[in-house]
Amino acid sequence: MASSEEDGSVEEKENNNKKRSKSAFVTAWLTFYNIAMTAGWLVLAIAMLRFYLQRGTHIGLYRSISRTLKFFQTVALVEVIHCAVGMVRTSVIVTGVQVCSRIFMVWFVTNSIKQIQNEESVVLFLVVWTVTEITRYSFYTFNLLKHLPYFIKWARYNMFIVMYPLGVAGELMTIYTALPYVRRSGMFSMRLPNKYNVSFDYYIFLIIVMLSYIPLFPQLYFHMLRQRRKVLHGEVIVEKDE
Ligand SMILES: CCCCCCCCCCCCC/C=C/C(=O)SCCNC(=O)CCNC(=O)[C@H](O)C(C)(C)COP(=O)(O)OP(=O)(O)OC[C@H]1O[C@@H](n2cnc3c(N)ncnc32)[C@H](O)[C@@H]1OP(=O)(O)O
Repeated sequence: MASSEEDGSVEEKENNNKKRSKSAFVTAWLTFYNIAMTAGWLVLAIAMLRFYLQRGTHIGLYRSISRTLKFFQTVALVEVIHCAVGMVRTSVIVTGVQVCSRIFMVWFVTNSIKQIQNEESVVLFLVVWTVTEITRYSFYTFNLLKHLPYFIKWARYNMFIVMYPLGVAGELMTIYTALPYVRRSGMFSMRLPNKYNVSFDYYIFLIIVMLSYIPLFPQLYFHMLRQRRKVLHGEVIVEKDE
């Protein structure tokens, strides 16, 4: 009996040790990840600023930063994994929609349709994403290091009120501008008859994507408003299981 009790406590200790080392590993990984992402988006901010100061125009700006943007925005897919494996307490669905819509904007809209790359709307969402991500990743970093300056916390949970609608406006205007080019070129589309017997119209798909912002964006926005109430005003919020 005594030995099984002892075994139990040894097992418990081992489990606790495992939990502790796992959380130390998770904290180390997240700290590294957030520092790297803050640096990445800072590099983008500096590159955009330098481009504009040197050339005095936004024409060519997207092309000049596209590689760095594609790299750091694509890496953000890791955040969906963070949620899925329980490394962070965030919904996989909310993060998935946020990250996938950004990756879609970068790869399948802005990068694929060269004619729209110099639109002002592209600059709008690029600037908004950059400011948002520098704030968000530095918030996570300082939070993990337990030295969070209040102004970063304040910025994280206030700036989105304006930045989210601005970013979405930039994205929607960009997709809208792309529509005529997509229709004319028939890009990413498959017409019947073909050997797979499948038809796909990218033009219609883009319209569906634009319409999907109507139900999806308010959910992301209200999620952030709930986070804001929780973090800035200490409200206890009971989240539904997702
Ligand atoms: C195939 C095509 C599909 C297309 C579909 C189209 C539809 C799309 C519709 C909507 C499109 C939106 C497009 C987006 C545009 C923009 O981004 S515009 C710019 C403005 N944007 C923002 O302000 C972004 C706001 N959103 C976010 O911050 C996040 O992405 C979020 C997932 C929506 C919310 O973040 P969340 O993590 O839930 O909240 P937090 O309060 O920040 O964190 C919760 C807890 O999780 C911890 N945590 C999360 N990530 C990390 C991390 N990387 N490192 C460490 N910790 C992390 C965080 O600390 C919190 O933990 P606790 O303190 O323990 O609660």
